[in-house]
Amino acid sequence: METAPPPSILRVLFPGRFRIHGVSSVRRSGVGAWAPRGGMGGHPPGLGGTPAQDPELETCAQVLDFSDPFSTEVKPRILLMGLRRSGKSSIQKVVFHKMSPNETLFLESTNKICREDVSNSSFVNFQIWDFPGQIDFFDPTFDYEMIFRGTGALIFVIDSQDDYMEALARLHLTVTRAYKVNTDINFEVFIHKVDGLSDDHKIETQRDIHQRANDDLADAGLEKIHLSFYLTSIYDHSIFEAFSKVVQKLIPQLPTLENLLNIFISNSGIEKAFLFDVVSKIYIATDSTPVDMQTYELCCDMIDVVIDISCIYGLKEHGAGTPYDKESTAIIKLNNTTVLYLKEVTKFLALVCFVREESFERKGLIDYNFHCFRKAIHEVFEVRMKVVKSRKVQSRLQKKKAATPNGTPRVLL
Ligand SMILES: Nc1nc2c(ncn2[C@@H]2O[C@H](COP(=O)(O)OP(=O)(O)OP(=O)(O)O)[C@@H](O)[C@H]2O)c(=O)[nH]1
Repeated sequence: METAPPPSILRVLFPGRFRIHGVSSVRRSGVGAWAPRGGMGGHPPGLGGTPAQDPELETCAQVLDFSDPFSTEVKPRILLMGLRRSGKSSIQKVVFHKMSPNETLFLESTNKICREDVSNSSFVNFQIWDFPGQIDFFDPTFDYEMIFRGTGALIFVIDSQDDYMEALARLHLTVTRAYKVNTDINFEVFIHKVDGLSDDHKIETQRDIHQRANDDLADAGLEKIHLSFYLTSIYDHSIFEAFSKVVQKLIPQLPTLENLLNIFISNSGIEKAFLFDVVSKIYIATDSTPVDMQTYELCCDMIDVVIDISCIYGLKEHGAGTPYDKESTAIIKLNNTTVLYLKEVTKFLALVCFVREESFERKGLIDYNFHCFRKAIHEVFEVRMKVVKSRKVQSRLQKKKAATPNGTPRVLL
């Protein structure tokens, strides 16, 4: 039955599965929640990614395993550091475990280093190490050289609602130590919990922290260290946006992906396109036009809606199948003559586009270009898999070489 669309979101169409006309409102999710929303949703069946439901990982992912020198060779490492109660574990749980922000109030303090693999997709593939608040760099059992050597990004979390002088001193110590060991680390500073600050206060705090942190580095003769700053909160999408930017720096194929997106949008009359990791709602690439927060939020909401509805109506009998597959596609028409268009790219990736209504009339062209784009992404992915495989073979060969003839492994230096 066709009904007149309400003014806000006009219609949501899921052509491959079913049609819904006259969706009057889109329930806003608890940030990061899968369907059924609210609370710790976990992943829908069939969607892998972060092992949210693994009881071992729920308490503390994995205590450090220093004996596996190859485990981190392929996956870049992201470290979460900062003072106690700054919000490190909350960030990890909200972004990668779909924990609702309110539930983080009950998180217990982390007292040992927790390591966790995030392997949501072909591109989003890394390890997160959550550190306890106070690390003693002088503790002989803390092998910081080994830790920093394999690190891709160091996220230092500062509680903006607290006095941040101590945090800045810690930031300086951490960054200088890490830089000595590995000059390639990306240093990312999350000025966190900004939901409690007014807009003016946010800007003032960021300016102050930026200034002081860089002054400290300059005083130590280390002005070449680049710190990136982000204003974050788990109560809105800012934490996902910040994490997206951190993760993007670790994706070697980023320029290729951006290039493909640029070609795709310019040939299809599309305003903006994001390549999303559906599980975490991190966007792993976008075209080169600027990103505005509202656009990003709308994309996140769209993914939530698609997965929610798919979970409810898209599964086969007895819950068989997956809520996100090759047929997953959705169109949402907004009341400002913009159309949101979502299409499956890989098992874990979705393309979300902003198109003007008049451009969307040439949907056939968009779909044809999308087909070419998707093919190209799969090719990039295949090349990546080949590289990963050959690295693994090399690692195994190295391991074998290091073993004595009777098979007893020697210590690898
Ligand atoms: N207002 C607000 N509170 C937050 C935010 N992120 C985390 N929190 C709260 O901060 C408190 C501490 O969070 P945790 O994640 O346990 O902090 P942590 O840095 O892991 O703490 P340790 O494990 O002791 O090092 C919790 O009560 C969270 O609910 C945020 O963005 N805004």
